[in-house]
Parts: sequence; C-alpha cells; structure tokens
Amino acid sequence: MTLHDTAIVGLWVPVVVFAHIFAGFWFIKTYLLYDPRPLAAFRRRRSSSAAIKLAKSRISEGGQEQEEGTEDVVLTLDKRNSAASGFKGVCDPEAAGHVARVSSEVYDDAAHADKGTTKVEKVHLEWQQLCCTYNTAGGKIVVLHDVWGQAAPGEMQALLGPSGAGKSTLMDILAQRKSMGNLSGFLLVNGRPATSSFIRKTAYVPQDDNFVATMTTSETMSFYADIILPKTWSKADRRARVVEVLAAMGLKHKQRTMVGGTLPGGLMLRGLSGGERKRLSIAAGILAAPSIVYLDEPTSGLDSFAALTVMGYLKRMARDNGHVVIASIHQPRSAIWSMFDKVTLLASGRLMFHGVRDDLVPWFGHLGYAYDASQHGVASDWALDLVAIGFHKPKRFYGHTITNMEQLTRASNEFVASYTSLSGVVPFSGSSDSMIGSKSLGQKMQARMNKMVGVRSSFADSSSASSGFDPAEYSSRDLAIITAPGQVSTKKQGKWATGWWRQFASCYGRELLSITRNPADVAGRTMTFAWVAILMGLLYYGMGGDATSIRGRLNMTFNILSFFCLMPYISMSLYSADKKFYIADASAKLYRSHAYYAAKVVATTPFQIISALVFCFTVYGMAGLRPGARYILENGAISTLLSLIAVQVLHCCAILAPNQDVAFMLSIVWTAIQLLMSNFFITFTEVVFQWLTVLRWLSALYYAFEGLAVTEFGNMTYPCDQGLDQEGITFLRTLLPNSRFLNMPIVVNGLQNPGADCIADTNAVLQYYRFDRPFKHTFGILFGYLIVTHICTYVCMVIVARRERR
Ligand SMILES: Nc1ncnc2c1ncn2[C@@H]1O[C@H](COP(=O)(O)OP(=O)(O)OP(=O)(O)O)[C@@H](O)[C@H]1O
Repeated sequence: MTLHDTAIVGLWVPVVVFAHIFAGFWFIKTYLLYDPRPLAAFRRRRSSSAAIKLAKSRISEGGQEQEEGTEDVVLTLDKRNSAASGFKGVCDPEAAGHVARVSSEVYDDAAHADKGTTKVEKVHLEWQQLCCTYNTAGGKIVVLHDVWGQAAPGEMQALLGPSGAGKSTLMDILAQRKSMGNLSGFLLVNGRPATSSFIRKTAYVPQDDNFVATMTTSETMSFYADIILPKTWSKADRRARVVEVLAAMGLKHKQRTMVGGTLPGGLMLRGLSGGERKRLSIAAGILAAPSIVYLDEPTSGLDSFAALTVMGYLKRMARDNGHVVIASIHQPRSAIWSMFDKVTLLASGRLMFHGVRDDLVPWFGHLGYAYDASQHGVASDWALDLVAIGFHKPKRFYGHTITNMEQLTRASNEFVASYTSLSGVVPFSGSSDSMIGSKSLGQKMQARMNKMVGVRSSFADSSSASSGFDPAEYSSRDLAIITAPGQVSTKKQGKWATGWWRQFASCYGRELLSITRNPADVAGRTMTFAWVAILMGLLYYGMGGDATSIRGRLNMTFNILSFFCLMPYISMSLYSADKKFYIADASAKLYRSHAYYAAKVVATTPFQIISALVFCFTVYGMAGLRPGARYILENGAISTLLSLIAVQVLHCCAILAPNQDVAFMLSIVWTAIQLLMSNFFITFTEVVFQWLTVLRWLSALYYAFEGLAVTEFGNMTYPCDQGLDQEGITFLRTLLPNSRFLNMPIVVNGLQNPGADCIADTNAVLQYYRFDRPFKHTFGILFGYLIVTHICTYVCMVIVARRERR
C-alpha cells in the first residue's frame, strides 16, 4: 500500500483551500471593520503613490503646475477617507452643529407634512383605577392598587417610587406591553379605549437596549426604520428619516460607528458610549414619531453629564414635537428633576401623588409632611424617602414622615379621593352610558385638573396650552376595560406597520450582519471545522484499499458523525444570545415571530452547510473513503443533515433553558442518547434491557450512522489476499488461548495465505449491525427529524417569549 493509494487529493485539497479563503475573507472583513486603520493606511499609501506617479508624469512634461496637481490628488483622496470613516473631528463645527440644530432639523413638521407620520399625532392619555394582582403560591398579591393619572401632549412625566413600588408594572400597562397578572382599570386615548393598533403610536425604550453590537448606528436605525415605518414609505424616505432622527439625537456624525458591546462568546467590541447608546435607543423609539414615548430608567448606567444630556434631548423632543414622554427614574439630580412637567409617585403599588411637579411638596405639606430644602435636598429625594417604609427612619433625619403601611395607605387614599371626588368627576363604572353627558371628557379632565387640591392649576397654563392640547378634541363614549391579558383590545388589524416580506428581509439582513461580523461565528466555525478535519484526516490518511482498512473505515464514518454532534457546543453562547434578542423584540412587538424565524433559518443555514461540507469532504478525501461522486455526495448529504439537526437541537435547548448551564445539561442528555443509541458502541441485539433500545428512535446519529455505513460498505468488496500478519495471528492466539486449531500449522497458513482470490464482502458489516435501510429512506428520516427540531425550536421560542413577557 502506498500513501496515496486511496486518499482523494482532488477532493480534500480544493476544499481545504476554499475553507481558508472563505474564512479568511470574513476574518479580514471583520478585522477591517473593527480597526479600519490598516485599510486607511493602505489607501493613503495608494493615493500617495498615485500622486507621485501623477507628479512624475507631470514633471516629465515639465512645468511647476504638476506639484499642485499632486496636492490635489492627495487632498481629494484624504477627504474621501475621512468621510468614509464618519469622523469629523472634535472641533469640527459641522459636528457640533448636529447638536445645536436638533430642534430645527427634527421638529420641522411642515418639512415632513407630505410623509404624514413624522408629524406626531398629539394624544391625551388617561388611566383610571388601574390594578394589577398576581396569583402566587403564597396567595394573591396586589402590586398596583387604584392608580390614576393622565398625560397631555408635550409633557414630560416622571414615574417615581422606591424599589418594588410598581413603576415598571404601571409603565408596562400604560405602554400596552403588560400581559401577565390580573389587570383591571381603564386606559383611554383621547377619551376612547386604547386599541391594539395604538401600540404603534407608542414607543417603549427599555433600560437595556437590544442592539446587535456589530452593526453600525446607521444600519441599526435602518433595521428599525424598515420594520417600524409604514410600507408606503420609499427606501429613500426611510433613509432620510433615519438621518433626520440621528441628527436630532446628536448622532449624525456617528452613523458609521459600530454600536459595540459584548459579542456572544465574550469578545468586547468598542463602539458607542453609554450616553450615545441610550440616545440611539431613544432615536429608534421615536423613528415612527410616536405620540407617547415610555422610557424605563433612561439615565441608569450613565454618568451625571450624560444623564443630563439624554434628558435634555427628551425634554426638547417632548416640548417641540408634542410627544408625551413618561420616564421611570431613580433619584434624579435637581437639573433633571426640574425638567419634568408632572410626576407620579408610587409606593407599595399605591398612588401617592400624580400632578404637576411643583405641587408635590405642597400636597404632602397639606397632609402634614413638611419638606425642608436645606435638610432634605432635592424634593424628589425627599418624596422618595417619605414614602419608603420597612426600615428605621430616625426623626432627626426624616422629620415627620410615613413609617408604616397604615399611614401610607391613608395618604394614598387621601390623594386618590382628592384626585377623583374633589375634582367632581365620578369614577367610571365601565358603562359607556355613564360617560354620556353635556361635557366632553376632555373638558371634564381639564376641569378636574384645574380643581386639584392644593394645585396651582399650572397644568392648563403650561403643558396643555403650550403643547396645543385642545380639550374640545376629545369626545368620549367608550372606555378600555382591562380585565385580563389580551383583552385590552380585540382588533387584530393594524398590528404591524409592515408586511411579512419586509420584516423577513430586515431580519435576514440583520442576521447576516450579525453572524458574518462576529469572528467567532462564520469565520471561526469554518476554520475550526477545517482544522479538526485536517487533524482527523492526517490520522486516517490514505487508509488503503484492502480488507485491513475496513475497521478504520467503520471508525471513520462514526467519527465524522460524532464530531457533528459535539461541534455545535462551540456556538452555545450564540444560541443563548439569539433568545435574548428574540424575547426583547417580541415584547416590543417588532415583527411576526415566523418572519424572524424564517429569516434566521435562511440566513444561517447556508453557512452551517458550508462548515459541515468542509469538514466532511476534507476528512473523506484525506482518509480515502469509498471513491465515487455518488458516495461522496451521499456522505455529504447525511453528514450535513446530522450537523443541522445537532445545531438545531442545541439551539432549541438554549431557548428552552432558563440559562446556559441548563442549556448545556439538556444538550448533553440529547448528545448522550445520540452516542449511546448509535448502535456503534454496543449493538442493539447485545443490550440486556431491550426496552431501552426504543430510545434509538431519538438518535439521529443512529440513522446517520446507518446511512453512512450503507454508503460506505453496501455491495463493496475489498481484497484480502495478503491475509493476517503475524500480529494478527498472535492476537487471535492470545484471545483464544485454548484453541487447538490456532496452533495447527495448516490453519495458521490458511489465515496468513488465504489465496489470491480472497475477498472481504463488506455487506457482512451491514449484516452485523443489521443495517439495510436504503439511502433515500435514511435521508427522508433525517430530513423529517430536522423539520421536527425546527418546529420544536419555533414553538419553544414563541412559548418562552410569552412566558417571559411582563
Ligand atoms: N410575575 C410576578 N409575580 C409576582 N410578583 C411580581 C411579578 N412581577 C412583579 N412582581 C412584583 O411586583 C412588584 C412591583 O414590581 P415592579 O417591577 O413594577 O417594581 P418597580 O417599582 O419597577 O421596581 P424597581 O424600581 O426595583 O424596578 C414587586 O414587588 C415585584 O416583586
């Protein structure tokens, strides 16, 4: 046997070369994206050599003007470089202008009147008697109790309260993103019930954003624009809107900057600062010019200057454009506190105050709780301390304060009573008849607010008047009665701004950017597959074409398959990251779940197939498995299917499991079943507890092993004329020490020289394992298995997203 007897060099060499070019392409592309300096330096070098060439040619023509020509070329190219990198320089007046021109650029309604939706539709939101309870093992717990309030266009409202007060719960209900718990109460938009389509007029900016770290600011915004903006918008209009909103948030000069953050797998990618990320979140939120913007702790994680900047943007946005901005906030510094028009203060799920910011102190003063600016600092801090109970509050620090639930409940009841009864409005019963009267709801609300206890009626003067809020606009008949999840509205139409294909295309684009720009994904996986294949191929290189290679061939077919069961573990962090993305997007109701899932499968599958084939063909060619295009293709098809199944099962486990550790545990159970029930280590006929062998139906590896074995050994013979060597004879003698036959020269001679026409029929191998399923049946079973894993993954994804809703 010579080394190259069986190795299929024409297969493995091109595959290995392709794998390196393919992976190298993505590595270099990603590297240059992370660090564009080498590319810029290369361009500079090229431009200067072009300049030198030009200069030389002009010098050769004679004259002084060639020198100037040189400079022209260099300057032109340099300008292009700096434009491409998006960098404008710290002192660049144009960059500074982005911030200065915010209001004029964004809030010029007339400029966008033709597009319609960039004009913020001014709405008045009112919520009444909101309650939220949870049924827990310890009984029913009330997390929100009889909460009232309202917001007018142009207002910026703060949602304050100690930890666990119910701020997030309230905001989720107002934002129509609450689907857990038993809810009741009324949510009115311009005096009418909030419908499901109204969610499109609102934006929810979560505390933690959900951006793909490897996408640029502009790409991120384009993704949201494609999904959020109505289908009637052209691509150019969407692009213009993205630029406009980025400019509004002072991010226009960061369009080509990566968002940055931690990639799945732990690699840290530098990108936007914390404040810039927050502004990007807000920018994504206001793309579709929502009437109401909800922000969950927009200043958390920011230093005080960044926090002030972000809140400044929000304030300007609300004031100039007429958005309602409602933000939950912890301990705002005084400059931020003074930006809020109105405040809602919650404690232990109860409404302690809702009204104009400056009325907070007088209201509690009216209840006997005095505020001393010199002792208590910012009024918001004092109010938070005042309503926080459950810890010792020394009188010398806190003065007369609320110390127990009884006092808290009394103060809350007094506020709710003053808010409802004293303003002369009867709380709604849920019957639309009770609403019919001579006055419109808007007029009633206005009247009520003007009569608020201890209130200087600044509501009408400030926010309403300045924002153009006209109470006469509101004619109310119906109320949204929130009784249970999903009952806020029943209308299905209008839930999505864009169609299925647009959502699919946007998700597909994002997925492609996400996987190809993560060095641990496409490029890393292809290289890993190629190098493990080379290692395995070297071990089994050119196994030979006689009967002695049968054992090696059998082992090799199994090794290929067991590798595919194990390799997906390297990508577990990617699957877990996917889950996080989907859950966040699903809660924001960004797109249809099937559009996302289809996009994900279509984007990732080709790369998975490439990796699997790289591995399979490299090993196949190096080891020299059965030659022939048909066998190579059959082996490739079965190996790829098993690889896709393994990836999908691990993906499903990552979605199903609450964390990565549990995902590993679930995956290992599956992998163990694959290996143990493969029929390789122990054949099913040898198992004592036969009932256990039913687990084989779960083992995709078993089917794949059968498929590869049939491809490799079906109707195949190998010459065995060389017989057993001395080592083989010694092995048999050791194995059967009492055998008289093995000591007989005639037997030994027969084993060593079986004859020139000796052949080993490998159908015997298949019979030993009881493998006889034709290739197409095996292919069909594995394909069906793959479909089932996809269905399971999709269903788990939807269920988990529902379960993890708020
Ligand atoms: N699914 C749930 N089951 C039971 N209790 C819950 C559930 N979700 C929230 N709660 C409870 O509801 C209360 C209010 O929670 P919420 O998150 O609204 O408070 P918060 O004011 O936003 O708090 P923080 O400022 O700490 O975020 C908390 O006591 C919380 O434990």
